[in-house]
Amino acid sequence: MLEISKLDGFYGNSRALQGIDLTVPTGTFLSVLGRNGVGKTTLMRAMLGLLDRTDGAIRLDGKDINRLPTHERARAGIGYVPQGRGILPRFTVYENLQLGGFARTSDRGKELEALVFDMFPILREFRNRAGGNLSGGQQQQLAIARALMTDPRIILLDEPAEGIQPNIVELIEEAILSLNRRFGITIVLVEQNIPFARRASTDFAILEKGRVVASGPIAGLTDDLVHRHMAV
Ligand SMILES: Nc1ncnc2c1ncn2[C@@H]1O[C@H](COP(=O)(O)OP(=O)(O)OP(=O)(O)O)[C@@H](O)[C@H]1O
Repeated sequence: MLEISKLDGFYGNSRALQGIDLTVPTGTFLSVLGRNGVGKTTLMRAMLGLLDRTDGAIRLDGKDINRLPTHERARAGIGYVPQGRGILPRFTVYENLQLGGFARTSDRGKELEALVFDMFPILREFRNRAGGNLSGGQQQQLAIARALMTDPRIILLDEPAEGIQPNIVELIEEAILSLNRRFGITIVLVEQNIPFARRASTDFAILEKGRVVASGPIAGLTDDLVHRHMAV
């Protein structure tokens, strides 16, 4: 269970997150929605300890992790697939995967390696290629696989379909779904694609100006809410 309470997040003096409260039970698939600039990426970065300053609490299975440095949050079980993917371009596919392994506390390395190659066969085929030579869709598969190599309990994904060819988007979406449904990994997804959010999620949260303005089970994500908070 991930519990965020009264979370404020700052860039310098600017309060980009304002009193966020969110409860994410284990196994939940939460889609975080909202227009550009409302704080979705900032919320992910706050959970990972990548902001200048945060106030409030972030509890993972009862333990407040909000004072832990980022690498310890990774070791506590939080995986991250950042916007833009964050692949190291000069490292091979295999080396990028191994980077995920540094944050792993379990001894499931070989098992996870087999799993990610099974899930994304292209990564096995291109294991010795430089990450920078992969297409956007292949890099996104690598970013998800790298997060999985940490053996996480939760994976945070920031707009994983952004800038990806439509035929690959479906593969990525199915992979994210299977992380949740097949492996029971809790998912927090920043997403613009409402049909996918509706199909995949158990829960949603809509942000506006750094606050949660609507949240709950996905069945409550009405067209009216979508129009009010997501239309341009
Ligand atoms: N590095 C930064 N320094 C200062 N302000 C920032 C920084 N990054 C984001 N902001 C501001 O924080 C607010 C929230 O931005 P954030 O990127 O979290 O929004 P978002 O909902 O993820 O949008 P997008 O969909 O465009 O990624 C915006 O007002 C933005 O201008």
